[in-house]
Amino acid sequence: MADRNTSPSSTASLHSLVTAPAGKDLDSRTSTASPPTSTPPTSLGDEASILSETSKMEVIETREEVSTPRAVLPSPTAPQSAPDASSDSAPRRAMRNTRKSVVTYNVQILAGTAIHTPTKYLEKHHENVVHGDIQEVIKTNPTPPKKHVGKRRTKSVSADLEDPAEQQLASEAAQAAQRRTSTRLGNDLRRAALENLGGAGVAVANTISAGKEFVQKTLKRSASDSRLRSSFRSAAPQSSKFKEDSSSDEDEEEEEEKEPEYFKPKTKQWLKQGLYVGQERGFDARFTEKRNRARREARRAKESKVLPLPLFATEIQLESNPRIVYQSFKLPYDVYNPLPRKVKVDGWVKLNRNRFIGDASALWKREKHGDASQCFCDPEDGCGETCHNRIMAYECDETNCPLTPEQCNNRPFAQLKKRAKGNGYDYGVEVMETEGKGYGVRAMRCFEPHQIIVEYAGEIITQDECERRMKQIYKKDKCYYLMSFDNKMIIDATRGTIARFVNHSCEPNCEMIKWTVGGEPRMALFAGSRGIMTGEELTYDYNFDPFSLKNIQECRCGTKSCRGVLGPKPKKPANHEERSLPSALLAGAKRKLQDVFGGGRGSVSAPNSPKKRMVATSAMTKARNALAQNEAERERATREAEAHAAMIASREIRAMQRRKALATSKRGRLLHKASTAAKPTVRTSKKTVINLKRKVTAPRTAPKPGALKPVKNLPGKAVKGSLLQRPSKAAHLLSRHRSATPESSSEEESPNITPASLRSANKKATPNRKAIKPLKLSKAGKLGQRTLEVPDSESEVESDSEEEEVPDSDVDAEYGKAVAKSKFHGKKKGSASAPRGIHKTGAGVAKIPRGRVRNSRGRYEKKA
Ligand SMILES: C[S@@+](CC[C@H](N)C(=O)[O-])C[C@H]1O[C@@H](n2cnc3c(N)ncnc32)[C@H](O)[C@@H]1O
Repeated sequence: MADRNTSPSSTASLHSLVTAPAGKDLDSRTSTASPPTSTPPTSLGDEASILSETSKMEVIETREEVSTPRAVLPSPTAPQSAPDASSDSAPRRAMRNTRKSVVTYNVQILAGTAIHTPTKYLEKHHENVVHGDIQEVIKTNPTPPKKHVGKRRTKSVSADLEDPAEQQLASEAAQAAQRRTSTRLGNDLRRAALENLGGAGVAVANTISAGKEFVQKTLKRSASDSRLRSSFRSAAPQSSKFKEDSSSDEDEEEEEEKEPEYFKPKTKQWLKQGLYVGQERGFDARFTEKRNRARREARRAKESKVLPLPLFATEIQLESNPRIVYQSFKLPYDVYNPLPRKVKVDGWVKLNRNRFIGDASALWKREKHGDASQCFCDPEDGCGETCHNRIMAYECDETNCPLTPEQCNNRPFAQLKKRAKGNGYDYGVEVMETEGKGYGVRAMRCFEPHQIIVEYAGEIITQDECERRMKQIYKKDKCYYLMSFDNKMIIDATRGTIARFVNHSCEPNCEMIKWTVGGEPRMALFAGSRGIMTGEELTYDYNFDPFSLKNIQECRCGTKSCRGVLGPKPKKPANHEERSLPSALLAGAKRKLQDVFGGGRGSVSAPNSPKKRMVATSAMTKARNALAQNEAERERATREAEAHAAMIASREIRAMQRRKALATSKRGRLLHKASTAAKPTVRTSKKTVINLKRKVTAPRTAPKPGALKPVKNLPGKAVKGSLLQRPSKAAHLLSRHRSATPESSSEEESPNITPASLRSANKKATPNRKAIKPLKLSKAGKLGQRTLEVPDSESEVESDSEEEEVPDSDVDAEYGKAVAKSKFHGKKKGSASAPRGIHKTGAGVAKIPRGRVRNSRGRYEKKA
């Protein structure tokens, strides 16, 4: 209240508070007195306002002055107030009074350079404020502004002398100073010039500083423009020449000859990472430059030149990998961000790597993990898909891989470590909120198929510890972060990496795979075969074991093939097409290696001869694969040829049957008449692919059934095999003719050839081939020789050695027996099999199942 009472705005108080040294004119004092407040009356100048503000800091300085026995003039308007105030011992009042009792002068105001400045900036002008009586001030500081400016300018000019323009100015000033006969000039011209400059006053200083600024700006501009820069350079010698003429000082000449220092033009800094991080297309550091170039070329060939695809975003779609399912384009995460950016998870203690807890460490060490893996890849392979370590899910390092880290592509965890040191986009994943599943994890960048995304790390505990935690610590929890890790151990990621937030899906886009890194097991989430797009939620199949019914949870993955609950995968037979590459590779490789060595993984990397074995493994596997492939191809080709031949043969047969039917009807009578005029040879069309020729020598006289003699001296299997089919058929045909038209020619008769027999006829060097070797039975009979020729379809070889001359009677007898003993007539026409009854014992006769032939490997084919 005291402050308020002493209202600063009243002129009365103003006068009462003005203090001045004794002997000073009151009028003059009142005219320069500082107003008591920061809001002075309008009648006072602005400078007064400034003074009032600046005085706050001066209280302490002036206090001593107050204590000195200076005459305080009593105010005529308020004679009581001043002594009261001083005797009141109210410190604030006293301070204010003392403050106001000191006359202050602002040098800037005096110099006419003061400006209207916000009060808060005025404190820096304190040094310019001189306190006390003006006369004293003038005496003690004869040329304060000059001195001040001079100092400043001296400093700046000495610094500015680096500039050629300023040097010019300085030298000119020095010359001017020399011309003047000043006693203050010393020997050093430069100093004298500077002093002179300082003395030249504010106007000169301002001119110099303006000139300096101008020169600097020009230099900057010229440096950013190369043309200007070069022109400046070309102009520089002229100016230096001019200077040489104008000045004889050698030091200055040296300075002048110096190249002016240019300002480096600003170059645009491109943001290398951010929106498209992880989507670099042109270069992959893992590959050689050559390979990168090849990849670039390959991509470029595929891209549309007319309408290029959105920048990098469809990189995955362009990959030539056939496993990749095409997916529609999605806007990058930064462009389309459907969820709030950062999610803060309460109570999540983050661990970046595994930590063995309790007995787990001892247990892990006790278990034998000596089955280290070793790879022998070439730099060209770059530890690709055939790398042994990769197949076995071992990370390559300097101990188990001959390649350098730059050459090797099988170091996912090392890659992850490097990425973790980068920014968030490098790391590439963040926590998000999902609908109905709690937190989840989404990608902030793209991931290539099978690329490592994030490690699932946490506390490695034993099963006992796990049970204890479940019973005691997590019994009320809804989410568990436990994952079966090794035989007897579990990863509890309640304290763990961000991977613990990855949700389950029945159609996942990632896989959780265990790797061995530096001899230790580690789990990590890898991208699936489709890769991952920016913004996608990461999921994997938990293959969840709920342990008890009450733990079963509803699945909300929302996929087509959702199983409904978080439960184990259904055990269906492995579909190799659908299986992901890493797991398929892993399973297949393990199996193969075990097949080859019979001893499982451990034996593969036996310390004695690992290299040999590995080389053998790969060579043998390749050889096996090639063999199997060849065989499969051969079989397929054989099957196709058989089918083709069978088709043609059946067509032929049908045609012959038609002709036969025709002939029977038309020529029946003719044949009857000309029964004796038998034609010797029947040749079937040779236009067919498989030419069929069978030579049958029939007796000239109509033999009586049963008059045939038993066949003697029939050689070997070939005949036996043939006999199983053809003689009987031939005989059958003959008998039919005989029965119908005994004398008729067998010209139009077709051999009883079935697709099955044709199939076997097509086969070379097979056991069955002998069974269809051309059969020539000839027997001179009364009716003359009839021949039915069946040449080999491919070779058309008629082997004379196999030709047997059988007497008519023998043939007939044989035929009769066959007819009598077998039920040949009742047999199907298409059957190529021989009635077993012909050979009583069947000894030496291959027992061919009906309608079945052997394939190239000697196995029976299925019925066509
Ligand atoms: C390892 S945590 C995953 C992170 C979890 N969402 C969270 O918020 O911490 C596993 C739990 O997430 C929930 N969860 C994961 N996938 C799910 C899904 N497809 N449907 C429903 N709940 C799911 C279940 O409660 C499960 O026990």
